[in-house]
Amino acid sequence: MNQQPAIVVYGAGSVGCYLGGRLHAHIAVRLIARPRMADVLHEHGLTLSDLQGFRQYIPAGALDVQTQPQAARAPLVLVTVKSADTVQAGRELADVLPHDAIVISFQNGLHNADLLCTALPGRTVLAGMVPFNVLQRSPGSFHQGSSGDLIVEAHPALAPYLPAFASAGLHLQQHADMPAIQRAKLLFNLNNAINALSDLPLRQELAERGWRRCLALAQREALDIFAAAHLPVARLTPLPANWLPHILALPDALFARIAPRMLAIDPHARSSTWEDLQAGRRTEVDALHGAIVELATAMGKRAPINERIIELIREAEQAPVKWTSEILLEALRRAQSNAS
Ligand SMILES: NC(=O)C1=CN([C@@H]2O[C@H](COP(=O)(O)OP(=O)(O)OC[C@H]3O[C@@H](n4cnc5c(N)ncnc54)[C@H](OP(=O)(O)O)[C@@H]3O)[C@@H](O)[C@H]2O)C=CC1
Ligand SMILES: CC(C)(CO)C(=O)C(=O)O
Repeated sequence: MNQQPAIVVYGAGSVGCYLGGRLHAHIAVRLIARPRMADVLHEHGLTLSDLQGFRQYIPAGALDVQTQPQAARAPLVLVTVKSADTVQAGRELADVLPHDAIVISFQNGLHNADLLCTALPGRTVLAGMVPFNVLQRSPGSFHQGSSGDLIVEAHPALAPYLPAFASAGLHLQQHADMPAIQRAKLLFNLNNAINALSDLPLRQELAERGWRRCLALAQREALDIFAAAHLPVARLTPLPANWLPHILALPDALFARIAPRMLAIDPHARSSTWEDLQAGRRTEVDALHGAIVELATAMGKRAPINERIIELIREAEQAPVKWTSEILLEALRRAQSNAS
């Protein structure tokens, strides 16, 4: 008989299994999974690893995995579904969560915490940010392929959970301005689609200037739109966010010297958008590039580079494609000049 969970992870996929697995030895955690993932975890257990050599195996019998939303009743819920599933997850949680529950959205994009907040009136919903990559390498085996601390909206109700996160090696930084953090993370997530279109591991893709120039175009456009809307972007790197497009466009050797942290990625790591395309799932392109296009439209402007990337991902969702950086760069520049 499983004990009542202190933390529920809602949406056991790459991020959910990794966070839940790391917390498992330190606090009672329950994973809410789709039946397909529940079967994988029951068959293989959960294996976790990271870039620094951490490795842990949790046998299936030690895991608390459930598939019914009713099992999600807990004082703290970490939501780790993809953006397209947020509204449904919120509706399911609304029926089961106590009114004093805390919910953290550990999702990419700008609006998931707001969507959960609307679906969960009265509960404390906090925006969170996962800076690192997690890839399912084989069934039930999740690898953290880059580094960084989790960030969450500062709130006193988090205090009882901080020791468990710290002992699990998941440092939870609290921040007062999460929208600025989410915008900064979005700049990195603009690479998700480019990585998927390249069909290359992240490190190999980012080591090549042609792909970085594609990312620089998308980031420059996003930064201009944020600036026009007077929306600040937090600094997640040693250099300010505004410098990123310039640094990305540097020749390979200089880039590797100036921004080594951007290449400190597991050689097999891929973006979550690449994982979605491989699995034949709908991607989060609307929540990522779509957020820039939406903001531009609200100001009577265009974001042609990000619009074009959305179209290309839509095509890739229908049939796999493999671009070269030269052709993608040309397509993005053409979109930009057609719009001006
Ligand atoms: N992977 C990464 O490296 C990173 C991802 N992120 C962000 O974290 C979030 C999660 O990403 P990721 O872990 O990669 O996504 P995954 O698709 O790997 O995991 C999400 C899981 O949630 C399941 N799910 C969806 N809806 C429900 C539901 N109502 N009840 C129970 N389970 C549900 C999905 O099942 P099914 O697919 O069968 O519907 C899937 O297994 C995204 O916003 C992503 O952008 C942030 C940083 C890094
Ligand atoms: C960590 C990063 C930026 C790249 O893996 C990511 O958030 C994702 O893949 O969704």
